[in-house]
Amino acid sequence: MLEVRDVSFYYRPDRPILRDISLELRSGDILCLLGPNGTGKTTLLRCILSLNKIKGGSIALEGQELSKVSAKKRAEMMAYVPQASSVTFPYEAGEIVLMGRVAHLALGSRPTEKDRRRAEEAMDKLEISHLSRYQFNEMSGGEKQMVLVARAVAQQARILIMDEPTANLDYCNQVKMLKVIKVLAEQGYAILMTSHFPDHAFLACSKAVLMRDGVIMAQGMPEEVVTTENLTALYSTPVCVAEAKLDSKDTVTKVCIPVMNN
Ligand SMILES: Nc1ncnc2c1ncn2[C@@H]1O[C@H](COP(=O)(O)OP(=O)(O)OP(=O)(O)O)[C@@H](O)[C@H]1O
Repeated sequence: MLEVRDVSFYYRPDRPILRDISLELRSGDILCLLGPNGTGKTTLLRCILSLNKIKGGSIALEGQELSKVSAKKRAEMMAYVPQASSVTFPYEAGEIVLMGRVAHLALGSRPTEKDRRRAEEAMDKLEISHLSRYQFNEMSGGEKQMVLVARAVAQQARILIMDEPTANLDYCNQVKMLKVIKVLAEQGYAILMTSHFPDHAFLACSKAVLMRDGVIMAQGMPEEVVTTENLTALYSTPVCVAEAKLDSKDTVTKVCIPVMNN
C-alpha cells in the first residue's frame, strides 16, 4: 500500500534530517515508529503526507509515485490523525468527524446525507456517538483523540498516519486506543503510528521501526527488534526489556523498563 524507498530530507541543506529511510506498510499492518525526541519521526510522517517535499528517494502509494498522485486522491487513500489539541472555532465533535468527508466533496459543495451517515457510522464504530454534540474544545484528551480517529475513519482512507495516538492518555485510554487501532488493522486498514512507548509495539503492533538521528537503526517484528540492546542504544540510556507474567494462565508479555543508574 505504501512504500518508502531511500528517502532523504532536510530543512536546510547543511543539516540532513532524514537519510536513506526505507519501509513498507501493507493492509493489516500496524507499524510503530520509535525514536528519541527530535530524531525525525514527525518529519517523516510529513514527507509521507506530502507536507514536506522529499529531497531524495521515492514514496509510492499503491504502486504510484506519490508526487504524481493528486491531493484529492491522496486524501482518499491516506488520513492523518494528529495529536489532540484545541481547534480555533467552537465545533462540536460530530462536525469535526464530518470534516473527514471533505476529500469526497466536489469543490464548494456541502456534505450530503451520505456524508453525514458515514460520519455517524465512524462515530458508532469508535463507540463515541454519544459525544456527537459535545464541544470539541471541552472534551478530555482521550475523547478528543477518539474524535480525531473517527474523522480519519469517516474519510474512508485505508492508510492511517497517526502521530503519537496514545500521548497524554491514561492507561485506560491508551488501551482503548490500541484496541481501536487493532480492530481497524483487522478490518484491513494499514496503520503507521509514532510512539514514545516501546511497550505499545508489543501490545498492538506487527512491525517496529527504530529511528535515531534520521536513520533507521533496526526494523522488523517487535519481538526481534525491541530488545534491551537496541532500546539502550536508541535512547542513549539503559532500558531493560523484561518478561512479565500476566495471569494465572502463564500468559507472558514483554515490558520495557528504563533503568535508573545511581
Ligand atoms: N519546520 C522546521 N524547520 C527546521 N527544522 C525543523 C522543522 N521542523 C522540525 N525541525 C527539526 O527537525 C528535527 C526532527 O524533528 P521532528 O519533529 O521530526 O522530530 P520527532 O522525532 O518527531 O521528535 P518528537 O519525538 O520530539 O516529536 C528536529 O531537530 C527539529 O528541530
